[in-house]
Amino acid sequence: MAVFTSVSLDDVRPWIAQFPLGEAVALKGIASGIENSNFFLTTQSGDVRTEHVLTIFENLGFEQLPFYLQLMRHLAGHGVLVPEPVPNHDGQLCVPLHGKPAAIVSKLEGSSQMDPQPVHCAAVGDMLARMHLAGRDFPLHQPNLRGIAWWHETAPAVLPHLPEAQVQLLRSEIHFQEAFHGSDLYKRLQQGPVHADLFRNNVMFDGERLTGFFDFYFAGCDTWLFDVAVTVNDWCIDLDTGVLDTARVRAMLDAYHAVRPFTAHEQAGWQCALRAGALRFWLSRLYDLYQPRAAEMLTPHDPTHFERILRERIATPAPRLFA
Ligand SMILES: Nc1ncnc2c1ncn2[C@@H]1O[C@H](COP(=O)(O)OP(=O)(O)OP(=O)(O)O)[C@@H](O)[C@H]1O
Ligand SMILES: N[C@@H](CCO)C(=O)O
Repeated sequence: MAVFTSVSLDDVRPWIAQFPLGEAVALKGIASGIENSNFFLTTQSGDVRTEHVLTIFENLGFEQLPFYLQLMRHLAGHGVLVPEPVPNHDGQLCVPLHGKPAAIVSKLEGSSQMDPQPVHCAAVGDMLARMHLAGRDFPLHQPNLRGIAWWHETAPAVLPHLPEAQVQLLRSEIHFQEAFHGSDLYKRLQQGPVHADLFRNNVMFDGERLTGFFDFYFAGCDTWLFDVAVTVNDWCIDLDTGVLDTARVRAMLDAYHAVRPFTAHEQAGWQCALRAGALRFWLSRLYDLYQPRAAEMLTPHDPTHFERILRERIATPAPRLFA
């Protein structure tokens, strides 16, 4: 379950008065997710009923949320399909509820596509490129908080738990990424706001129609290529082996390239980015496994999945980004 903070309809009725949404008429906790407390919230204004998602942030503070919520607002305003935060009468996107930061965003139709086909991967690649382009004039800046600085400071916390073969891999891969991130090539890669966690469970589809990207709470500024790598490493693989599936990779990359053409520098950095995307989630999953949150920790995600993907990306030449 993922309702860490209990909220009743009676709690929400007076609270909702600060939003231009009318009356709260239904509230239902959402079972999935492991970071925040999420609820489907139905409001009624006159005869019109509207569905929203109410999120209470369990681990993010008021000072951190403007970047994420303003980014979603900016992207929605530029035609990217993402949940749109609803401002209250004072223009605030994030306000306290039971002492914790809370926000209301529009509800996306559909459900996650956990068995994606090339048609779904093409839709994700297309929207991802649109999102990168739309983020170019977003005025706020925050680094990717799960980027290389975090890898560097987090590795010592997990290394003592690992057998020698994994110690070697983690150390050598961080070393490899430090060299890549310090290279002239890296400086030539285009950067901007990225989602940085665009897994299958963070995209909604209604059949083959993509209805939106959500869960922007790992977003930050990084290379666009890193975002593509994270996305390909989840959407375009055989889940048992981590091996890339050519049809899904081509569908995603070709659709992205048609909207925002990849550069020759990005082609040169592509394998490094795929390795970075695998390292990021191997490390965060190891960290979650060995340093669990004190409170309602759910079953952590399996780190070996991303260790397998990382070894595969090191061993196998990357597919071309474009012909
Ligand atoms: N804007 C939205 N529209 C429709 N459904 C949503 C929306 N936001 C969240 N949901 C639903 O709530 C569920 C949990 O949301 P989310 O994945 O953001 O949880 P979390 O705990 O914040 O994150 P994590 O994915 O890290 O566990 C989603 O799987 C989805 O079903
Ligand atoms: N997508 C992450 C979870 C955090 O959203 C993972 O699979 O490890």
